[in-house]
Amino acid sequence: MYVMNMNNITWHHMSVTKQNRHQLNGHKSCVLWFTGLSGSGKSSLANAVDYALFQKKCRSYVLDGDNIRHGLNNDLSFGDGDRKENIRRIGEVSKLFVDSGIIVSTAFISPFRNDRQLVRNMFDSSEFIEIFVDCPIRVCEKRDPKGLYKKARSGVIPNFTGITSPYEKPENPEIIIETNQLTIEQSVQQVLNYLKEKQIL
Ligand SMILES: Nc1ncnc2c1ncn2[C@@H]1O[C@H](COP(=O)(O)OS(=O)(=O)O)[C@@H](OP(=O)(O)O)[C@H]1O
Ligand SMILES: Nc1ncnc2c1ncn2[C@@H]1O[C@H](COP(=O)(O)OP(=O)(O)O)[C@@H](O)[C@H]1O
Repeated sequence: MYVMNMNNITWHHMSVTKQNRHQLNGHKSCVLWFTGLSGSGKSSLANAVDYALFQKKCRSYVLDGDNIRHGLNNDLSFGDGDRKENIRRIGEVSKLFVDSGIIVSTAFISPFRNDRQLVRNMFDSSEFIEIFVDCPIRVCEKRDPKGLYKKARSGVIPNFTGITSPYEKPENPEIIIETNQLTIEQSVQQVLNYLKEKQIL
């Protein structure tokens, strides 16, 4: 079946559906959208959740801010407009992953509520799982795993989230993980419990 839009671009409907892929994989697909300050634990958690899913023989993958900015998004800066475009592109890429039957974990600061909402709107309601990686900035700054807070405080890095650029906390995330209170293992379990409860696994 073809659907033509006003730009003469045609959407091709494929024979293998997302549901077919879910059946083959034995689980549903979704996006686990980790959002939080630099150093809050997004990458560590996305990686640990992905590892746990892999051990369970699930089809999963991680899209990580630092890594994606080396390739696909290496033309983007940390100004507000480029952050918006960064998140829009990752939303679209995540949609492809979800369509392909994969559980995709994304680890981007994604500081703006509107941009996260824009991505949420790309998905069915059960497919977008916003995970607020909640950690006080003083703890993130103390962790400073890449030495970026130190550079930001000394003025070497402009527009640094939480210091010279805003972070808008999620108002209604599906999951909140307080990484200052939990171990990585406990945090992973919290995500897996949610996926089981919602019958994604
Ligand atoms: N100015 C500024 N502000 C915030 N972060 C900065 C900045 N410059 C470089 N970095 C490094 O880039 C990583 C964040 O990239 P993201 O793509 O996740 O950012 S965003 O979602 O577009 O806001 C971020 O990774 P994480 O520390 O893993 O969050 C930093 O390592
Ligand atoms: N419960 C936790 N969850 C995630 N990270 C934690 C936790 N407790 C301590 N950490 C540590 O905090 C740091 C977070 O760094 P990282 O995962 O790179 O954060 P981000 O991707 O948000 O910048 C790591 O050194 C990690 O070991």
